[in-house]
Amino acid sequence: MRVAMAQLNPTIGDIGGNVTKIRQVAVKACRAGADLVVFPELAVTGYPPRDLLCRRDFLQRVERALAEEIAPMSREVALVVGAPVRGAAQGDGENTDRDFLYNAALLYTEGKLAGRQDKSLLPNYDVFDESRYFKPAGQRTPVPLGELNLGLTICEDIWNDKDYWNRQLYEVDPVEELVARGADLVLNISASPYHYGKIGLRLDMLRSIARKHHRPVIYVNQIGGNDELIFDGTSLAVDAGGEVVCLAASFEEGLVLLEMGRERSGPLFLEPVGKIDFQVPGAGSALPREDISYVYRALVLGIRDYLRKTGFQKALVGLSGGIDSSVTAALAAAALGPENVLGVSMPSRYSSPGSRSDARILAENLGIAFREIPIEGMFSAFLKAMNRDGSPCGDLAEENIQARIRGNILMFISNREGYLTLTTGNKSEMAVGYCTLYGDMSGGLAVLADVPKVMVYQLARYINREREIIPESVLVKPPSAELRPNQVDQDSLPPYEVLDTILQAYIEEEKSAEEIAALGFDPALVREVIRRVDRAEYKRRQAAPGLRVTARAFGMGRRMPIAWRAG
Ligand SMILES: Nc1ncnc2c1ncn2[C@@H]1O[C@H](COP(=O)(O)OP(=O)(O)OC[C@H]2O[C@@H]([n+]3cccc(C(=O)O)c3)[C@H](O)[C@@H]2O)[C@@H](O)[C@H]1O
Ligand SMILES: Nc1ncnc2c1ncn2[C@@H]1O[C@H](COP(=O)(O)OP(=O)(O)OP(=O)(O)O)[C@@H](O)[C@H]1O
Ligand SMILES: NC(=O)CC[C@H](N)C(=O)O
Repeated sequence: MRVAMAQLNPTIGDIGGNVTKIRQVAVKACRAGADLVVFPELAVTGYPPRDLLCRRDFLQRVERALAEEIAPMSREVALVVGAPVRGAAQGDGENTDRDFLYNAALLYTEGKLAGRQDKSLLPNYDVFDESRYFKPAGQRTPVPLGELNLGLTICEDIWNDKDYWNRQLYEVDPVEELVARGADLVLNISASPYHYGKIGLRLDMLRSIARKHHRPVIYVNQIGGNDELIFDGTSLAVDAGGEVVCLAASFEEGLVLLEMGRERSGPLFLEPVGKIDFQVPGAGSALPREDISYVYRALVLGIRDYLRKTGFQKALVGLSGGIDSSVTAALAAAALGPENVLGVSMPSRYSSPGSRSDARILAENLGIAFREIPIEGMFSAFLKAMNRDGSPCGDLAEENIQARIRGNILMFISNREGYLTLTTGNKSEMAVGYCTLYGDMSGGLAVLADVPKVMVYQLARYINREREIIPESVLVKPPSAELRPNQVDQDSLPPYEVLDTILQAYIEEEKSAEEIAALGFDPALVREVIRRVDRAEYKRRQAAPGLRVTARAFGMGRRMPIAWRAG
């Protein structure tokens, strides 16, 4: 049997567009001799559709698409598609109760629905919210296709192997049950979002599951950016011995073909076929080395898809001559093409000549449009108007007004000319609130909001890997907000290497102050950093959505109260 793994980038809610994509890929796979085409989790709606799933009209449109478009397509080739399904649980007969919703893998053959497996394990932690919408599967049964019994699983269903994790989050292990009931292979349809380190983890886990159950695993993952989440794809097939047979590219759509079968009554074998959009590692070859280039590609895809899926073509960035705005602009140029990016320099009395020229050189190196709009006149007018005797007092309110004037200018250009404003704050700053509300936080997409400052430098070096795009002076000068004379970030913050380690321990690893101090940090410093993180929740709640690239991002993966105190 020839299987095609269709790594698609659906647009959430665009049922018509997604079904068209499914059709195009099915036709292409069919021409390449496929007998079965497998699509990702909820491929018909895109993942995560969130509260669209609460709308009856939306679910009706899904039902129509399945009955009128997907089912007829299966006259040419068998399909496994992910879709939300209303009604009774699988095997419970008539669809009487329309209030129950399942996250299903549906097998269509010969023009009709031939099998269904609902998702058993509904992730409800971190960014996931599935118990809000779905009921878990009541049963797990392999679905026959020709001579094979398919063990259909949906994303989280394969993430509960007690031997791999040394613990079980849920009582059921769907893979174990399906294999015990005669599944010849495990087929997993996924919408598994990327974070740094996830690809290696996933590969390792899938190989271990294949070895444990002596069954091949075919894993088909969504790609694309959907709001904060970036899906990498990296679909793959592993044979029963745990060897990776084929691996789709990360962060790109793709169609991977493989041959599956049995010689006499021997074990099921998998073999890569032909050459359509796929990579085949040599037998036993190393897993892909997940370095900073993956974060770079994730962010490029995240920016590109956010704009494309929200109807924008071009973006603008305030260029200070600092590292954050330089990296943001470089990512935007890679995502949208330099012709679709505008850099705006807005010098004030505190901007150093070096920063001004660095901003201009960066724009030239990237080939993006560049404008300089000095803010001195507006700043002076503000200071005069807001102080009784007309002379400034140099407090924080006056400092911040510079950031706010810049935010207004960027939003003015956005309104008038149709650019999306990209904000530049990194995760370290967003963590401790080192950013100005309605100032540098003004904008539509926070590109670096989940990138710690130390990783921003790694990205900058990666961007400069072939030639100097970000001027070297930007990489070596001490970070500064340039809101008062001789200001540097380290006046208000510990060195970023220290800050980032404390933040990772507190936010990603959820360690206590005592546990973090025990790693060798000054307990008073740790308490102060934690206090600032907790206190800055109000700012983050008003921030633009940020692209997620770590295991724990702010936003929907970390829902903290604002008005609270540790007691
Ligand atoms: N719990 C709460 N819920 C809702 N609102 C709350 C609040 N607590 C304070 N506020 C409000 O927030 C205001 C304070 O926040 P905000 O106005 O933003 O100002 P604030 O946090 O006081 O100052 C901004 C800080 O960020 C630094 N900065 C600014 C710009 C760029 C960079 C950079 O390097 O990238 C750094 C700057 O040097 C300064 O240290 C208060 O005046 C109050 O109105
Ligand atoms: N002179 C400026 N011209 C244009 N934009 C500016 C200027 N100063 C600040 N900004 C915008 O405000 C953001 C926050 O700037 P700031 O320099 O205060 O902090 P930062 O975190 O050190 O960022 P960067 O590394 O980009 O300088 C910048 O990234 C930039 O988008
Ligand atoms: N859609 C899902 O079920 C995703 C959950 C899964 N553990 C993942 O992140 O890959």
